[in-house]
Amino acid sequence: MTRTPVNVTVTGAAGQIGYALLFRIASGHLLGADVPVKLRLLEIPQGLKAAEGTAMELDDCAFPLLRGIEITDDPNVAFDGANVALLVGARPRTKGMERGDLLEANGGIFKPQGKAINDHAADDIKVLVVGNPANTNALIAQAAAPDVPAERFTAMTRLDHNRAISQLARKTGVSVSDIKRLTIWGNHSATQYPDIFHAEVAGKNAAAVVNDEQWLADTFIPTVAKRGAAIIEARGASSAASAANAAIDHVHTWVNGTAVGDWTSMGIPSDGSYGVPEGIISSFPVTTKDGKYEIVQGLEINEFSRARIDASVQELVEERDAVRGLGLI
Ligand SMILES: NC(=O)C1=CN([C@@H]2O[C@H](COP(=O)(O)OP(=O)(O)OC[C@H]3O[C@@H](n4cnc5c(N)ncnc54)[C@H](O)[C@@H]3O)[C@@H](O)[C@H]2O)C=CC1
Ligand SMILES: O=C([O-])CC(=O)C(=O)O
Repeated sequence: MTRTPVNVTVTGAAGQIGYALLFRIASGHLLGADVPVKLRLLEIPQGLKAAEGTAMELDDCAFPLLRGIEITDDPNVAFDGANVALLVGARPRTKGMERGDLLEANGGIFKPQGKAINDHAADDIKVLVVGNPANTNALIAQAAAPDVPAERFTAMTRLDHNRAISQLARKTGVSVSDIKRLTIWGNHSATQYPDIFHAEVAGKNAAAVVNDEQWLADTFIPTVAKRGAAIIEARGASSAASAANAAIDHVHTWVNGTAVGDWTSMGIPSDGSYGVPEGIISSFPVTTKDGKYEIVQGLEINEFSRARIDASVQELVEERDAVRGLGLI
């Protein structure tokens, strides 16, 4: 049986995450080893030539699942018929730039892209925003796409989730596959809260196994939350391969489902669960099935967690209010 190819749009395709991401999409890691894909690469005019170079390399891999590559600087073309959109390209913070300037510059990118998705994407479009500030960029894009169900706009906290799993596995001496039910709450920023109180280490409660609140507060949480900055310091460039890997994981899990007894973390529009104001794009524990996700309900939130969730959510509320003040949503 021949399957219709899935149209996957990647913005910022010529950037460093793009370079790590495209080959894995084309080789079947995003959607599955039996799902053909067509790639649409969106870049700004200055990035088109480099994107063409990457497309030449994709050709040279002779990936059996890759059924076409189109390169454009026009969002209306890039999102036409898109089933999956990975919004990676963003305006980085440069020296002297205030947060408001950063949000405004990114509004200039994510608002038109949201509108183009609204007007041209396929009915089943799924959007992952990677470009920072990812949660609020996702909110801007979502607000510009009133005809697309809001829940199709998500922001990436899977890299934080994976980082936290790795740190916890190392601390407890187990393999990463023995860690389950970890949660990242809030914003993809230094205020995020990696929560191990409901997590499991080889079937046992992780907080009980660790039994060290000082390690949690002074080592684990800051290590995970500041890992991006530590990578920039060490590598001289921000996380790229691990970010691309997390983007693959996020979409693969969304489309193909979480394992029984486990969950993942995704930045999604809040429905008001756990006291997170409705509408802001915040990270939650979610299960996925048949291409849909649901927030894990009924978790008891202790005082330690409550304060940290609230702090990160407060930052998201401030970012939302700032972009509202700028007329971006
Ligand atoms: N959510 C997360 O966990 C993570 C997010 N990031 C963020 O991902 C973003 C991309 O990172 P890199 O690939 O390392 O950056 P990069 O600077 O190497 O590449 C960004 C690319 O986006 C392009 N671009 C800029 N504006 C665009 C537009 N309007 N349309 C299409 N393309 C556009 C640029 O030309 C450039 O090629 C950054 O915002 C970074 O902060 C990075 C790591 C983790
Ligand atoms: O700050 C950045 O660009 C990198 C980032 O988000 C991360 O590594 O988590």
